[in-house]
Amino acid sequence: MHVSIVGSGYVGTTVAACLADLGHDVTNVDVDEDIVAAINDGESPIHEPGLADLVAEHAGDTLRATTDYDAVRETDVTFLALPTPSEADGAIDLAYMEAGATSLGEALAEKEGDHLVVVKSTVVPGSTEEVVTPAIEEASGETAGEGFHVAMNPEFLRMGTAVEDFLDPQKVVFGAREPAAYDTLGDVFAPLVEESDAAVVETGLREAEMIKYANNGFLAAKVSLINDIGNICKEFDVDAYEVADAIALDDRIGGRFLRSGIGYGGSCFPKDVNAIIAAARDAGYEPPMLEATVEVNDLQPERLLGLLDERADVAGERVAVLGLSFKPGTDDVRKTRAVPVIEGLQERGAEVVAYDPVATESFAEHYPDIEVEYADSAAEALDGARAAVAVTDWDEFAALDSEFDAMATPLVLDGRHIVERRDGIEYVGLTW
Ligand SMILES: NC(=O)c1ccc[n+]([C@@H]2O[C@H](COP(=O)([O-])OP(=O)(O)OC[C@H]3O[C@@H](n4cnc5c(N)ncnc54)[C@H](O)[C@@H]3O)[C@@H](O)[C@H]2O)c1
Ligand SMILES: O=c1ccn([C@@H]2O[C@H](COP(=O)(O)OP(=O)(O)O[C@H]3O[C@H](CO)[C@@H](O)[C@H](O)[C@H]3O)[C@@H](O)[C@H]2O)c(=O)[nH]1
Repeated sequence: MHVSIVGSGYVGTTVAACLADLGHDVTNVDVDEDIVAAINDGESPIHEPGLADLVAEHAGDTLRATTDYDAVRETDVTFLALPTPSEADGAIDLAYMEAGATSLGEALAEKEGDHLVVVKSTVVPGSTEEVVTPAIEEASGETAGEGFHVAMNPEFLRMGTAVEDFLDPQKVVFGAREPAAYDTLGDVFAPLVEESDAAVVETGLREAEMIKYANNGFLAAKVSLINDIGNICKEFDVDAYEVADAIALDDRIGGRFLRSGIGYGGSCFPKDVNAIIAAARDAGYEPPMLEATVEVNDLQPERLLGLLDERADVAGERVAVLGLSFKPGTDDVRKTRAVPVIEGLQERGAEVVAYDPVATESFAEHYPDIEVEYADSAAEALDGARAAVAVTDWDEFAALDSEFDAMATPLVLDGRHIVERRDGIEYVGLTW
C-alpha cells in the first residue's frame, strides 16, 4: 500500500521505517527540512536501536521524506504523528494537530478518490471528531465519510525499544466509525499482525483515544502506587523490592512496572496523565486516582533529597548526579527526574556535577538555564564529591565499585535501585 506519515519525530519515523520494512511504500511529510534531508540521505533523525538500519535499508527505495504535503495525494492512507504537547494547566494543546490537518485537507482538496486519515498522536476523547475532522473538512471542502474517512490508531511503543515494540505489539487498536476504515487499517497492519501475536481491537474513535490514556494512566498509577507503598516501606525499614517481588507472584498484580524509586518522567506519562486529568475536569469530573498519581510522582525527588538532608549539609559541597535521561537506553531528557533533583541540590547550595552515558548533550541543549558541571565519566563526577545521587538506572551504574573510593565522603543516595551496595560506602535507598 502507499502510506504517508505526517510528522517524522520519534513515532513518525519509527512507524514509517517499520511500515516500509513490512513491504509498504512510505512517504514522511515533515516541516523540518533537516529531518527530511536526513531520511532521504538514509539516516535516522532520532536515536532508537535498530531504526538507523531500517532507514538506511529503505530510504531511496520504498521510504522517502518531503516537506511538500501534496505528496499525500499519491498515497491511500495518511497517519498524523504530530506533537500533542501540554498547555500551562496540563490540558492538551491541539495546535499542531489542527495545523497538520489543515495542510492535509488542502492537499486532499485536489485528490480524486478515497483517502483514509488516521490519527496516530495521543489525543483526548473527542479530538479526532471535533478538531481534526472539521479542520480537514474545511480545508478540503469534502465531508468526512464521503471524500475522506477518519480513523484513530493509538501508538504504544516505548522510547529505547520503539522499533521492537512497533513490530511486535501485544495489541493494535483501530478506532473508526465505518467498516471500510477497519478494512484499510487491517490491510496496512496485515503483515505485522500475521508475524506477531498482536490482538486486533476494533472499536470507536473515542474509545481508541481513551484506550491510550487508560493504558498510560494505569501504568503511571502503578508506578505511583508502588512508590507510595515504597515510601511506607522506607518508614518501617522494609525493602520495597522484596515486597514487590512477592506481590508480583500474584498474577492479578504481575511483575512489570513495580520498580519503586524517584518516579516516572519522559515525554508521555507526565503529559498524558495531566492531559486526561484536565479533560476530565473540563467535563465535570475530578479524577482522584490520577491526581494522586501525579502527587506521589512529584513527591519522590523531594523524598530522596530529604534522605540526603538527614545525613549531610551539601551547601558549598560538590554533589554528583548520576544519570540525566528519563530512563536508560535513550538520550531523551524530557521531564527527567534529574531536573527536580539538580534544582533541589542547587537550592541547598550544592555544586552539582552531572554524568550520563548518552544524554549530556541533549540535557544541556534542553535545559540551557540549568548550570551544572558535566563530567565525561561516572568516576570523574564522583571524584571529590560529598555525596552522589543516582537518578537513572543505567547498567553501568550497577558496575561502579572502586570509583566511589575517590569521593570526599562516600555517601550514595540511590533513586533507582541501581547502585550495588558495597563495603566502604554509606548506601541509602529511596524505598528500600
Ligand atoms: N515518543 C513516544 O514514545 C510516543 C509513543 C506513543 C505515542 N506518542 C504520541 O505521538 C505523538 C507524536 O510524538 P513524537 O514523540 O513522535 O513527537 P516528536 O516531537 O518527536 O515529532 C513530531 C514531528 O512533527 C513535526 N511537525 C510539527 N508540526 C508539523 C506540521 N504542521 N506538519 C508536518 N510536520 C510537523 C515536527 O517537526 C516533528 O518532527 C504525540 O501525540 C505523542 O504523545 C509518542
Ligand atoms: O517500574 C517502573 C517502570 C517505569 N518507571 C519509569 O516510568 C517512566 C516511563 O517508562 P517507560 O514506560 O518504559 O517509557 P516510555 O518510553 O515513556 O513509554 C511509555 O509512554 C509511551 C508514550 O505514550 C507509551 O507508548 C508506552 O507504552 C509507555 O510505556 C520512566 O521514567 C521510568 O523510569 C518506573 O519508575 N518504574
